[in-house]
Amino acid sequence: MTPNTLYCRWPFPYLFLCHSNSTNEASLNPYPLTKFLTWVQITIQTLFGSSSHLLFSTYYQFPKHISICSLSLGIFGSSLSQSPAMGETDSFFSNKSAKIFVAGHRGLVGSAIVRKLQSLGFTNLLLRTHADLDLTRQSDVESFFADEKPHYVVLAAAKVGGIHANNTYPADFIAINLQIQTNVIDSSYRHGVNKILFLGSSCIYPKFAPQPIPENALLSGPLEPTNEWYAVAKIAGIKMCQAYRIQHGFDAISAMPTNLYGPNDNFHPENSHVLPALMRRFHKAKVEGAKEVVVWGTGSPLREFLHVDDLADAVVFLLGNYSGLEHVNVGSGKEVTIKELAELVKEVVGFEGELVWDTSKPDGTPRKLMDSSKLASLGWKAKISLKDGLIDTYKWYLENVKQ
Ligand SMILES: NC(=O)C1=CN([C@@H]2O[C@H](COP(=O)(O)OP(=O)(O)OC[C@H]3O[C@@H](n4cnc5c(N)ncnc54)[C@H](OP(=O)(O)O)[C@@H]3O)[C@@H](O)[C@H]2O)C=CC1
Ligand SMILES: C[C@H]1O[C@H](OP(=O)(O)OP(=O)(O)OC[C@H]2O[C@@H](n3cnc4c(=O)[nH]c(N)nc43)[C@H](O)[C@@H]2O)[C@@H](O)[C@@H](O)C1=O
Repeated sequence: MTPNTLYCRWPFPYLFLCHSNSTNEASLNPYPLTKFLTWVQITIQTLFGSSSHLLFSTYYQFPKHISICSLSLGIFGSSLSQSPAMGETDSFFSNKSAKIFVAGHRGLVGSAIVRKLQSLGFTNLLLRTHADLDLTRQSDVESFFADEKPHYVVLAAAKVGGIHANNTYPADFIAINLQIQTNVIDSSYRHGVNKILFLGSSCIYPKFAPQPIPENALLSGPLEPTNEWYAVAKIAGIKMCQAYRIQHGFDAISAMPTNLYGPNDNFHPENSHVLPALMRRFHKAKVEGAKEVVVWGTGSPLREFLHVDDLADAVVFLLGNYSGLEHVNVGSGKEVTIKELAELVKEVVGFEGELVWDTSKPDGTPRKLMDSSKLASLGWKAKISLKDGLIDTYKWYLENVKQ
């Protein structure tokens, strides 16, 4: 008998169903069964709300031609809706010496997660720079996990960039991201990690997805062409987490953040995202006394922005409070046009000249507001307003980056 890990965490009533089959080899393949279980999971969440979970394990080849599957259904309420700040009763929050590998700890997201974990008293963070450990190198990643055996992993290392970078380097965006996530997720499973959180992005959704975009809009239509290579890699990451949970019972979860900004962002003039790009350009124009600043596109696209400290709070919340199959949207729920964003950044930086629109540059997806009600129903919501977040980020920029 080869038992896969039985995942069972909360002391709630479970419904056990058993299925046995003694006919042929095809019946030993758990795939049709796991497709069915995925369908059951989605149906359960639709019927009972997003905090309902299907927990299951498969036992097969027992004895030679018999497959037995047990599945357990737990419907949770209050334990999942409690914020870590309120209770901290969960095992993740109670073991402050757990070894947590934050991959990409010097980036925008990774550095915010490190700050959050340290502020909560976690003392055993495992951190490696890109130079120390190149996560695209499979054997190096394997050795690292074999030696270090982390308890938790947050995967915030990735090839990341704005609309121009995504459009210009499609091979890098698909290949590097597939390599990093495949190596890290697989090694995490093989070396006994308790739980991994994979970070995707709102660009996984179809270009013309319903707004606000619910989690189940995934794979329901064609992607936005400027970032489809990156999006395909991120979708593969979500599916890899789901597959490892289904086949191996591995506690792999995925969070899908909206457009982020904050300290340690990438302020590159071309390859960055819109918010840091504009902050840098307005600052430079102010210092140099320029009369105009060029902004890309038409200004009409809508984007939802989230401060990275809010995202880090949500990531840690999910580590302690969520173990479902489906990915979870993480957004602020507030959207602005690029024109409104540009006016706001201009005001915060204190630039007094004009905006000039370069319509030869792509707009990208017209609207990308995520439906974050699933996360809200678990008990989390964003706290930092865009204006406050911009003031905080500009302060950081002046202290750390200014030319
Ligand atoms: N920024 C955003 O608006 C959004 C980001 N996300 C997601 O959040 C995650 C983090 O993004 P973000 O913090 O913005 O990105 P950053 O570019 O700021 O940071 C990425 C980090 O990954 C590291 N890294 C890249 N390649 C490798 C490698 N081969 N081996 C080891 N480390 C590597 C980088 O190290 P180094 O700098 O040394 O190369 C860096 O520390 C990504 O998965 C991204 O998709 C999701 C939605 C929006
Ligand atoms: C998070 C998300 O980020 C990327 O998608 P995006 O939301 O389109 O990202 P963006 O921040 O680069 O642009 C947003 C909007 O802003 C406009 N815009 C104006 N002026 C500048 C400018 O100066 N720089 C940039 N980058 N954009 C500008 C730009 O034309 C566009 O209309 C994905 O590729 C992918 O990485 C992803 O997942």
